[in-house]
Amino acid sequence: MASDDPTADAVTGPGGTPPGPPAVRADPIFSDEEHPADPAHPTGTVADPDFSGESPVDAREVEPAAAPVTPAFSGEPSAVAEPVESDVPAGAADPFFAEPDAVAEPAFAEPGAVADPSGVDGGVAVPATGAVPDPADASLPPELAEAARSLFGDRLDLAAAYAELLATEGVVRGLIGPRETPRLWDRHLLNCAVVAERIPEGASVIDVGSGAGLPGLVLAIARPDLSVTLVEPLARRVSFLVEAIQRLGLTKSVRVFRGRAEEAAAGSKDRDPLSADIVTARAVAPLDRLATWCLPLLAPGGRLLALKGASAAEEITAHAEAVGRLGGGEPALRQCGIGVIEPAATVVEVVRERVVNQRKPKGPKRSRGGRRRGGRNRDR
Ligand SMILES: C[S@@+](CC[C@H](N)C(=O)[O-])C[C@H]1O[C@@H](n2cnc3c(N)ncnc32)[C@H](O)[C@@H]1O
Repeated sequence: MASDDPTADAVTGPGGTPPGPPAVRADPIFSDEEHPADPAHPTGTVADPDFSGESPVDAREVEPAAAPVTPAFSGEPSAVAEPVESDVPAGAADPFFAEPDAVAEPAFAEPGAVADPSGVDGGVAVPATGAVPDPADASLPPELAEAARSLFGDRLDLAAAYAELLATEGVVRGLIGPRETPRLWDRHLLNCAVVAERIPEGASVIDVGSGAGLPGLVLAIARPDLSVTLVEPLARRVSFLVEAIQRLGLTKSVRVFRGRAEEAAAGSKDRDPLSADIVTARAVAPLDRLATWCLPLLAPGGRLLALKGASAAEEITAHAEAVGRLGGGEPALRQCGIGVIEPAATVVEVVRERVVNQRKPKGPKRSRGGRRRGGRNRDR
């Protein structure tokens, strides 16, 4: 296992670790006590020891579970393309790219307003607690102000506007747990922003499984030089992302691909496969599954940056071989934000060294009559 030396080959860029601000205390991210249901998990349950519990957000997971990994390297639609939800965001011109400009009016309610208590996906609803979110919950704690300033610079106001969206619409729409709002800055914004130090100037970035925009939107805020594509299959989250991008004025540097990473990498007859210099992912899947999904999205030599919790070293031990088989180099443990946040964020970094053609998984065997062997109940 590679050891981490964050200074050895740190990538330069405007988001690089700024010199010398005193470290500030941030709660450990991805604490093991929180395992909300996660659609990334094939069973839809949270009792997956492999998944390492990295799901700090998403208070009210009501969507069906996503299907298991289906590498989609043919041009045909993935077998799992029934993602999760069937609608596309209102006004989206393209079934894949949910262009912010295509949303005529931002649908966000004004802060504090609760327009529709129906809880319908994508609509404005009261949070599960019934509490009306208070934008003040998103205020930057004074003890984190210096770190936030050093990470966001003159875009700190934009970061604050995003924090407010998370604390209001994010909570109302069930994307952020109400308990998360007091720790939005340390656990989410700052922890994600420090990853910018691993991203070179002007890079293209694909954030797989963005959820409410973490870390992709945070990186786009901290680093206006980046071109960011947020990949997210769930319609409710896509709607939030599209509206947030528009509200924050990030339409030139950020776009949303509605679909799974496998679909993004596969392309189709109407769309080239997506590819980027850097792929990020936080709280999406264990390392072997992430490598299956994310390495195909990287140009050769590009890097996967997977934000991980305390399980990072174990995941490397468990999955390094699988990562190698998929064309990845030796996974390296990186600490980001040393001297800026405390504790630093843990990132597993994998270079795409070789292009490996992943085989499409075989479908169920069929008899000559076209019926599946083993009867109908087999798949249930
Ligand atoms: C626990 S959430 C994490 C969201 C966000 N990254 C964060 O840290 O708050 C996992 C996200 O991954 C998405 N996801 C699951 N499988 C995916 C796949 N194959 N491709 C892209 N996104 C996926 C889910 O829809 C969900 O939004």
